[in-house]
Amino acid sequence: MDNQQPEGSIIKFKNEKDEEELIERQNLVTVLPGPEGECHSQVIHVTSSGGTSIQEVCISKAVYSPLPSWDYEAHNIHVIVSTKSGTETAGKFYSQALEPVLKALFHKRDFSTNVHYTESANTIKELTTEVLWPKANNGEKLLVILLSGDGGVIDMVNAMLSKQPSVAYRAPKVAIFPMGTGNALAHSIGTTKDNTSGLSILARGKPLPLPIFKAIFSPGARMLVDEARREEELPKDSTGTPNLHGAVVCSWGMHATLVADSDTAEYRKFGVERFKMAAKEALYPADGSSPHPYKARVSVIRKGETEWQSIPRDEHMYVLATLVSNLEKTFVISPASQPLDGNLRLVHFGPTSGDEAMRIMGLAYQGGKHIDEPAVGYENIERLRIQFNDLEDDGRWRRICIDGTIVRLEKDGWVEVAVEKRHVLDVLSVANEL
Ligand SMILES: Nc1ncnc2c1ncn2[C@@H]1O[C@H](COP(=O)(O)OP(=O)(O)OP(=O)(O)O)[C@@H](O)[C@H]1O
Repeated sequence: MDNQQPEGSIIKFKNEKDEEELIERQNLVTVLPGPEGECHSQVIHVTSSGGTSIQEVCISKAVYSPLPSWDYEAHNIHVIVSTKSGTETAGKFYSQALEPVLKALFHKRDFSTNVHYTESANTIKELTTEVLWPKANNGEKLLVILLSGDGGVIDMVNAMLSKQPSVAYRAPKVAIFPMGTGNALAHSIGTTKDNTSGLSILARGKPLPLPIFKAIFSPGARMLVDEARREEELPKDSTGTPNLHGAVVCSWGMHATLVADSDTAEYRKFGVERFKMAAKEALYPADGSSPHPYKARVSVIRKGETEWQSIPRDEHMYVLATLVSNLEKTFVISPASQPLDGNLRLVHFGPTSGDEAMRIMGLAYQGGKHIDEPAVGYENIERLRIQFNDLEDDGRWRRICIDGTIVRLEKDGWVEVAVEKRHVLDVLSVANEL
């Protein structure tokens, strides 16, 4: 039996009992050569339809040519299970779906001691600094299998960038499994295009550099932590400037407000719905007033230019710069963004009614149609600067979101964002699929 129908939506093969099996291509993880001396290959696939339930993994023996893979076998593997991401399903996903696939992919190896479960909000940063960084800096080939939302990736990026690399530094490859709430990165690199939640990308994806941006802040900027009950100083770069790195989004206005207001244990129970719930609260204030007009000077350097240009208004509702296309599976904030293309794009619009803001954002759920609205600005930029100039008295309106981390600026504070040239991680994606 041959297997030469890889593009079809159904894959047919004969199993070891010579019975015909049909599986949907959407459910295919990979096809591995059989163990030595075996003429049958192993067809690894999932049985459930994706969605919110955790897939069951099946391995069928078949006469079927193995599929190409990247050289994952040459890598030292670390699995990180972020236990509190999203609705806390990462542990179950690991044991039910990922572990059987890893056992098939790495059948000759015992990697059990390299499985790390997060115990606090600092686990990923500490693990990166203490375990992953020294290996990467020595040039070891590392594969990090990360079961988390965007936060886990950002923690790794910031921990890696906080050190000066040696010439031997080799970027770890990261396979992202979307276990968070928004999972913007995973959705934007194609992880959820099939039903395997990242298993097919682990086996057959292509490692490409993860584009990142650097946000630098005025000296009084403080990170809000512990559900905004405390504030903390930001890390400082070699010039003493407070800074954070991100791979997804820098926003101010309505988006930052709804991310900040919904980052509580209470809201997190609602999964991705928490963003819509918080958006309604921000857009329809309880006293019946209009949504807040956010006041600051916003300037950009457009792609290919060198001069700063101000957005011609000092009141805004939505100001969001992003490196990715999707903030959620169906929320296409930047339809022109291609997986890992490294372009920073700005989406912005001015103050408007709650109904109109809901209508515009609703269009983002229709494949990114909001960018066709005359009221919405959408541009490819090199740099973004937001400067408060004492225009906002209440700190609530001076909150900036960097990939989910909330930073509150002082009254005359500012933030400036630009693409970072350094490259610290490679991510496996469907871009230029093998
Ligand atoms: N065991 C733990 N105890 C306390 N905090 C944890 C623990 N495990 C993970 N966390 C924290 O939970 C948060 C989960 O963030 P993550 O981005 O992975 O998921 P999310 O916020 O639900 O998704 P997204 O960012 O994609 O919307 C992080 O701040 C992480 O540090």
